[in-house]
Formats: sequence, structure tokens, C-alpha cells
Amino acid sequence: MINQYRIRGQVGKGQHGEVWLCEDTRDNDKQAAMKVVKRTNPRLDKMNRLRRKPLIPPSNHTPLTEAIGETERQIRKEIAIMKKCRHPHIVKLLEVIDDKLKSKIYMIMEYLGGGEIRWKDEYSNPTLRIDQTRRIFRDVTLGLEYLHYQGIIHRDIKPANLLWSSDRQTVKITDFGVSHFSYAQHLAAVGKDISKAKKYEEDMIFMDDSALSKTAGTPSFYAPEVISDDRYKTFSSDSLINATQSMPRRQITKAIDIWALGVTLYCLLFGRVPFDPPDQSEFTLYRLICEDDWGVLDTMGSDRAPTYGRKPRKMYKDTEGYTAVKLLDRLMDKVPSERIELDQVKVRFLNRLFLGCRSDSGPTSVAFGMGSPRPP
Ligand SMILES: Nc1ncnc2c1ncn2[C@@H]1O[C@H](COP(=O)(O)OP(=O)(O)OP(=O)(O)O)[C@@H](O)[C@H]1O
Repeated sequence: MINQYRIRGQVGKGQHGEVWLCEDTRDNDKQAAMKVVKRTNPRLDKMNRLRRKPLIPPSNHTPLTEAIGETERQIRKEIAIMKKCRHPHIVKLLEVIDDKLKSKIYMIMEYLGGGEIRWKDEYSNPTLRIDQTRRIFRDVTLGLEYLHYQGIIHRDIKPANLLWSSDRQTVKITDFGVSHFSYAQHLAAVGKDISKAKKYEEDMIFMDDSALSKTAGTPSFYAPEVISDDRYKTFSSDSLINATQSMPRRQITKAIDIWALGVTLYCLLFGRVPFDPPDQSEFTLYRLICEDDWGVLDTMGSDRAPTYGRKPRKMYKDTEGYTAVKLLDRLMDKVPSERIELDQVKVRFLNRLFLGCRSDSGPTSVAFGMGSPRPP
């Protein structure tokens, strides 16, 4: 038992901790997920201490972020971010058990019993039907829109971080381990005055936007702007100096999540990632992401709906294949400022779902919104 929680089996293990199924004995044995994380990780903390080299020697006034180790700083950031979120498509943090004298921190979350989304079989064929993908995509779009409105960039959107509720009716976004909260981005989204920051004061220590310059997430889902030129281009020593001097630092914004949403949608539709280097090297992967186009298979989903190719002709514009490829095009635009925003995804691709279109009101077999049924 940890406080009122009776521990049942282990449901998963991540890089930073373990997740256990437990029951809340004070709430009719209601199921919950308990993420148990160690406050310190000597190897990681040492590495980060060396990397960060404090500019000011420690004193009585050393900021809290310097006084605690890197691991605990990351956990606290994850908790601060999760505390801000209350949304049907975001995993809910119920409670944190944080006894300063103990080596572990316990995060109690709602239990998502449906587990991870299974999107491919052993031969990399898609396992989801188009209508299932459409529902998952809608849930994630809504969850992500809420995060961005809050000023949160998730930074690790991918199928493995989307979990089904126990009844498999809803998908929720999880794992805020590398997420970032930017007060500036929150204000930009809601258009408020920065002097009204009172409410967020306690979290200000985690709002250092410079942390965004560190690469985080999963390589196959990286947006081009996350990958700096020196990670996939070969330079002569002279041109490297010139290139790094002249290269403006690319701005990391919520657009990186929209790209990752596109990669996720591609995975669900085709059972494979859009950029898959034949030599399996990260160097090649980064080059493909930054410079190459992706391709499409002839069909998508386990129900094998036709796609009509990478550049489908206008005559197919009312088909789900055409709509899906156009949506992928807009989500995976290599230029972040040109990439579609989530409100546009809603208006242009999910509109009918939002209006609650019923199966008897017309063609609902269309994959991503408006249009008429597939041609024969
Ligand atoms: N609220 C939850 N309900 C049910 N299962 C969960 C829940 N949260 C996490 N899990 C499961 O536990 C596993 C570990 O989750 P966790 O977030 O710690 O690790 P992770 O996703 O591997 O991330 P990282 O290694 O980056 O910390 C996940 O694969 C997931 O299936």
C-alpha cells in the first residue's frame, strides 16, 4: 500500500520509472495508474551537471532549479504541466505523493485500461480501419489543440503515447516527460497581459524557453526544424564554420507537434513511418526528413481504401483517399510557418464530425470530413 492505494500488477516501464495499476481504497477501489519515479538518477544528473556548468557559483540564493538534480527538475516540470491539464483527451493527474524524505515520487493518474494503440502487424500492415483512425485522429487533434492553447508543446506525439480508455471509446494523450510549457506561447494563444502572470508564478522556474533548443522526442517523429543542418549534412571544416556562423537558430514552436501528428496519422493509415532509411542510420533519417518527400501506398487502413497516389488528381477530391493525402500534405509541410494549424484541421477536415454528423444524414464513410462516399 502507498497511502490509500493498493498496488496491483505492473502495467508498464518507461525510461524514468514504472507504472503500476492500483486501487483507491478510499474511493470504492477505483482503479488508477501509479507512476513511480526515482528522485535522482546519478548518471543522468552527473551528465547534466557537466553539461550545464552553472554560470554563478552556488550560494544561499541558488535558484531551486539548480539546487535539485536534473531528474527531479524534469519530474517536477512534468507534474507542473500535467496539473494544468483538464481535458477529456489528456490523461488526468489525480494526485502526487511527494515526501521530501523519500527517494521516490508517486504520480497517481487516471488508469487507461485499453493500453497502447496497436497500429501495425508483424508485416507492417495497418491494423486499424479508417473509421478507427478517424476517431483517434479527432481525439488527438482536440487534446493537442487544448495543450497548445495552454502554452504546452508536447514534443513527443506518437502512437505509443496515445492510450485507449478501458472501454476503447476514447484516446488520450500521455507522457509529458519532455513537454514544455511556455508562458509566452500561452499568452499568444489566449491574448492576455503578461502582468497577470500571478496564477503561474510557482511554475515560472520551469518556463525557461531556452530548454526548447535541446532536442527531445523520438527521431522518426522529429520535424525538420528540430534537426540542425550539422546533424545530416557533411561539411568541410571551413564550410562548417561558415555554416554554423550563418545559420539562424530555427525556432521551435507548437508546429513540431503538428508535424508529429502528421507522422502519427501516416503510421495509423499505412502501418509504417513516412521516413524509413534503408540503412537504418539516423544520419540518413534526418536527411530524408529535411529534404525528401514521403510516398503513399496504393491503399490505406486495414479496409484498404484507395489513396489515388501521392498527388491524387482533382477528379478524386471527394474521396477519403484524396482527403487523407491532402491532410498529410498540410500536416507534414516542411516549412513550419506554412504548416496547417489545428483550428484549420478542424474547419477543413473534421467539420462534419464536430457537427455530429449521423450515419443516416449522409455519407459518413468519408475518412476525414466533408465529401461524398468512395467512388465504386
Ligand atoms: N495512465 C496510464 N494508464 C495505463 N497505462 C499507462 C498509463 N501511463 C502509462 N502507462 C503505460 O506504462 C508505460 C510506461 O509509461 P511511461 O510514461 O512511464 O513511460 P514511457 O511512455 O516509456 O516514457 P518515458 O520512457 O519517456 O518516460 C507506457 O508504455 C504505457 O503503456
